Amino acid sequence: MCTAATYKTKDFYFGRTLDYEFSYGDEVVITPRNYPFHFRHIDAIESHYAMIGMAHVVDNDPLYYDAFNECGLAMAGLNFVGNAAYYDIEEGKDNIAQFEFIPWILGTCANLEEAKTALIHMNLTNTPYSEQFPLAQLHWIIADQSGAITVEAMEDGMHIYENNVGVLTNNPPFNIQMFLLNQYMNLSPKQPENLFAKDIDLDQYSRGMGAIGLPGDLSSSSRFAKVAFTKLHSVSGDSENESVNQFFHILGSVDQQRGCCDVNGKYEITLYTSCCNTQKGIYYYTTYDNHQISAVDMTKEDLNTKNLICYEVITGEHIQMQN
Ligand SMILES: C[C@H](CCC(=O)NCCS(=O)(=O)O)[C@H]1CC[C@H]2[C@@H]3[C@H](O)C[C@@H]4C[C@H](O)CC[C@]4(C)[C@H]3C[C@H](O)[C@]12C
Repeated sequence: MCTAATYKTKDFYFGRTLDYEFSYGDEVVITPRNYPFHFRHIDAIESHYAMIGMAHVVDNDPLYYDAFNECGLAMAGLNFVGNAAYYDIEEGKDNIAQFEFIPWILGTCANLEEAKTALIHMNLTNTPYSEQFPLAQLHWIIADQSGAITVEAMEDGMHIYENNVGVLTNNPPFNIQMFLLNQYMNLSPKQPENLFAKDIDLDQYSRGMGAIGLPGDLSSSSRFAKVAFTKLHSVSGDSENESVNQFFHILGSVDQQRGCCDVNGKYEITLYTSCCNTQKGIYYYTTYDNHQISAVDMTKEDLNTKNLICYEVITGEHIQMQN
């Protein structure tokens, strides 16, 4: 399972948890402006917006899981197994293979409005990257400081939803996730009133009782409600450290611990959590075994070059001993 969220303080933040039972070999990858993007069905793009994100690099191709560009547009792909469907090549459209979707949008669009326009002419094709890396069944969140959308390519066509909660998890489809939020409209961070029966003396015996009923299991619809509640009630200062700290707490509300989600004898865990300051160009992350926040700042690199700039993910717990 995976969860993505947006968060606004002084700057606009975007990030995700990547939950899985194994890692493909992830790296923080900066694609500079003049790296030539070769596409399967459209002409190569020699010059484009620079981007940074988490990717698996194969034959010098950055296969992004989540990323944002130098203009502040961000995008992440999350599993949508059993619902995702991609299409045959269609004449007269921009035919983009599923694994090219993030680089194409982030390379060519400066903001969410431009991304929405690009999607009108796009056809997401069922072209696999290779035999070793077949089609990934995903759906996507695309966001900037003006808002967010969810993109779901399904058997019955491409669905583009306004995503006003700024959250995405996995199945079921986004419109159903939003419908299910109706069930939680009575939840609150404030203490509840006794509406149950006025003649019975009920006690507010604990803090936090206003949100009793908020799910805590790891299913996708439960994480959707949990992280939406957490994000929508989040309060933090707007400095960089306070915002980044709060963002990791928001996604921490749906963290997956080893042992709690059994996938045929393996365990799905939160392999990494990212937090992007999309305006400052900084990609922050933690990993399952490294709670210390690490970061790569895209603006510190020469973005006018041609070669990918890759940073190995820092693993291993770094404990600050005090005596
Ligand atoms: C497994 C990842 C999604 C994690 C997730 O959503 N877990 C939830 C599991 S579930 O719903 O509860 O079953 C996805 C996200 C991005 C994906 C990768 C990116 O799409 C980039 C390439 C695309 C290639 O087609 C396949 C390899 C790949 C490198 C993908 C491997 C894998 O499918 C990734 C890493």
